[in-house]
Amino acid sequence: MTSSIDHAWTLAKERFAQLGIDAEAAIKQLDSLPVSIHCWQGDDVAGFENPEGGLTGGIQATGNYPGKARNAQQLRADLELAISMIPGPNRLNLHAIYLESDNPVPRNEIEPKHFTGWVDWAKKNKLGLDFNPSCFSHPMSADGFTLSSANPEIRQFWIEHCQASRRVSASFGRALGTPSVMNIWVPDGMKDVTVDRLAPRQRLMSALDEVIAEKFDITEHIDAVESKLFGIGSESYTVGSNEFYLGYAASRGTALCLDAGHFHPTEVISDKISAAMLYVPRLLLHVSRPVRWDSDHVVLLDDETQAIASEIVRHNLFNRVHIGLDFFDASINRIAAWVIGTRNMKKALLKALLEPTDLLKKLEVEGDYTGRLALLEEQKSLPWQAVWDMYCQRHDVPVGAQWLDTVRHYETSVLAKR
Ligand SMILES: C[C@H](O)[C@H](O)[C@@H](O)C(=O)CO
Ligand SMILES: [Mn+2]
Repeated sequence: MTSSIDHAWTLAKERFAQLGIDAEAAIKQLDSLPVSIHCWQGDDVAGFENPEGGLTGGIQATGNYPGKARNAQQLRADLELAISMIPGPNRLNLHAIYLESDNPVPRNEIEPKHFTGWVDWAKKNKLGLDFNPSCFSHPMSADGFTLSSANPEIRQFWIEHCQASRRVSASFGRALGTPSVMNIWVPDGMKDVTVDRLAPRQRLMSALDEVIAEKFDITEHIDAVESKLFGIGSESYTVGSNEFYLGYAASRGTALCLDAGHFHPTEVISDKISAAMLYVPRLLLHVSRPVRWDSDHVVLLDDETQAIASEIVRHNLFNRVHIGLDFFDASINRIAAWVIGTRNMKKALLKALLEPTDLLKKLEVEGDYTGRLALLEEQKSLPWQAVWDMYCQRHDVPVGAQWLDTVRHYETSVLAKR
């Protein structure tokens, strides 16, 4: 018997075919686009190094929803549940503070052996791993500076942490056969009017050069650098600004990380993709949702998420853009947060793949902006959701909001007992 999902899919396929769009090909392409799910939504960026220590570096996870993961086993179990409700390929993005060790490990001495639990788990769950040095929530970052610190001891400590992190990252790539994208974000900045804005940037530049000096094969490890506009406590000056890192990535050939929450409220990263791609080899995206500031709300299927996905698809940037997520909301069920945000990112990619881009470009070139606007608006109500449902069905993950029942059951049977 044909189910309503099969029936809707057949009709949707026909409808898209009338516009010259191959819905089957769109699904196939979506299957080649992994989304890197960030581990830190699961425990409010606490990590396992010093979970009771405060979150510093100008970022905040607000909310007090019960049941957060307290150790690697819990975090992995939560992630497994989330991933079972997200269709298609995924990766896991780890921060260095999620290491596993019986004894305290100084951050500048982390090694691949501290992450074998994650690598084994990633293998079992067919996930690639990405990585991040953690240059925050540590006594050596207490005065607000890390790689750009004027104190040579502090600077050296963070250089060594980032160097050690690259070795961990490359070990992930080797073990899993897919390059680990390692993103460097440092919180360095000043709360108030800053007199010497140059010297910290000079120090950051040469520290980063030391960090990336060791060569790794691109099949194992990719460096990325992430800019920011401001943080809590560094409102007036951020050493690693957009201009700083755009120049750094372009001149050193690293990837540039664009975080949707790291710009002025009226700026959007969707508009930066095509510009930055002319100068840098690769982009890493931290898809997030800033609400008035870098609040890291869960990603919605909103205009900006759609615009980001459309930029990747319209310019065929599949091999040069790495899609990662970066939100941490502690006010709602954390597993639901992963599921909602990741499914939305994938829905946006699917919608972009179902767009009659050639036709739209033709209208644009011909100056038919009326036709362009009319088609762009009409396509919003095309039956993409029937294609999404089929995609979920084929991946054996819940269609529609049924996944919420599973999350609620897990909440009462597992999370409530933590
Ligand atoms: C955990 C942080 O969100 C992350 O490392 C960084 O990407 C960031 O966006 C800081 O604002
Ligand atoms: Mn980010």
